[in-house]
Amino acid sequence: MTAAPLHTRAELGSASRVVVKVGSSSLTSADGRLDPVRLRALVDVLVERRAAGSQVVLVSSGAIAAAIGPLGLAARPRDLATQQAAASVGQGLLVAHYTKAFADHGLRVGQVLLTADDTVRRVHYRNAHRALTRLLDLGVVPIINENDAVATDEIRFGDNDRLAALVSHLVHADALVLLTDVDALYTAAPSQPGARRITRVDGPRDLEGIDVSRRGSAVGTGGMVTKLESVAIATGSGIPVVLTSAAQAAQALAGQDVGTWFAATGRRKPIRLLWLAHAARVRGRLQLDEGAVRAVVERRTSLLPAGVIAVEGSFEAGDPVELVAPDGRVVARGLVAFSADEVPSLLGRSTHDLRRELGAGYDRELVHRDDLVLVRRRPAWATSA
Ligand SMILES: Nc1ncnc2c1ncn2[C@@H]1O[C@H](COP(=O)(O)OP(=O)(O)O)[C@@H](O)[C@H]1O
Ligand SMILES: N[C@@H](CCC(=O)OP(=O)(O)O)C(=O)O
Repeated sequence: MTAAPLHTRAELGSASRVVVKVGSSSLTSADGRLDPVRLRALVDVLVERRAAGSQVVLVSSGAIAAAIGPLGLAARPRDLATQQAAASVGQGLLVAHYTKAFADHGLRVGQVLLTADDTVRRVHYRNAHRALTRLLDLGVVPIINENDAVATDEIRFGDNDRLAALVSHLVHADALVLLTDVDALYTAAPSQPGARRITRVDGPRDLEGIDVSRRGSAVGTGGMVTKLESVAIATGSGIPVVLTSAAQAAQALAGQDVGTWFAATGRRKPIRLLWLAHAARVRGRLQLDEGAVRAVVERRTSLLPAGVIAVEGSFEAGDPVELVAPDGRVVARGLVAFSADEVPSLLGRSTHDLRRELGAGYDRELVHRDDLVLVRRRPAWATSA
């Protein structure tokens, strides 16, 4: 769908496909309950955007928030079981509101609930891509949320910011618009004296010194940290991002100078590498010797068992692991080709020996270079997550 990446905000006004993510804090009133007036205001903006010729995919949070009132909860639940139950109750309510609000403009919506796996595992990815593309072809507005009722802590994103970035990749969006309860990224939380709006970010360097350590709203998750992770995933794959408040959604979608514009920094990449770099939870660590660090980091080769001196964690073949240098630095992340049970018997041994003693199948890479991403020094904002 995307012809060429958007270079300027103004081009956003004529984008063909846009993903809009709205946070719980933009859909709720001060008491934390779903606010149908705010929801309708957003729908009006999206309908206008559609009428102007753009396809719109909505990633909406708010399922858990929507259940706080009906379930008589005092606040957003913290334990997984109650979050799952609340999401199950709230998601239906949320989508019922959207269905009605869009129907009043003659538009249909389609609910799509995804887990992290659906956005990265190849077969699931194709499935989700096919369903979303067909929904758009049929003129439907897809409304996406994480499938919170079945996602466990190990496999879930827990925040829709990164999910929205992967969805943008999945549907080949021209841009991602993140709507929240602040009008832009600031140099520090906007409540802090002296905090200034940042109008444009051209790359990670522009984020140096930015303070995002303050928690967000009581109903939202992740605050600004997960939004910047989302930005890194999308922009690193050629999709620019605008971050602003729901109140300024119309101006943002029209390409006006509101919020913060994050320019695309990279080209489209395989989605599993984006997931690996930014979103996956690692299941283990491989301790490398100096030679292996040089091979992986400088020569960009696969990691062979001969260069690994120790292993930690409990993982299956295909799980994400960290590659750690002798000084303790994490230098890369990769999808490991063997399980934690198998790895110890392979360590430090040449592929030749492994083939001779264990047979073909054991003489291959521990982490193939196609399944490896280098980890640059983590920016300060990422360590406060
Ligand atoms: N540097 C910053 N600039 C803007 N907002 C920030 C910054 N640091 C922290 N925040 C907080 O991030 C919050 C948005 O995150 P969150 O509550 O998770 O929103 P949502 O529900 O929309 O996902 C804002 O309310 C704001 O207080
Ligand atoms: N899937 C959850 C949303 C979690 C989340 O990311 O919330 P937010 O930080 O408000 O975007 C829900 O619908 O409640």
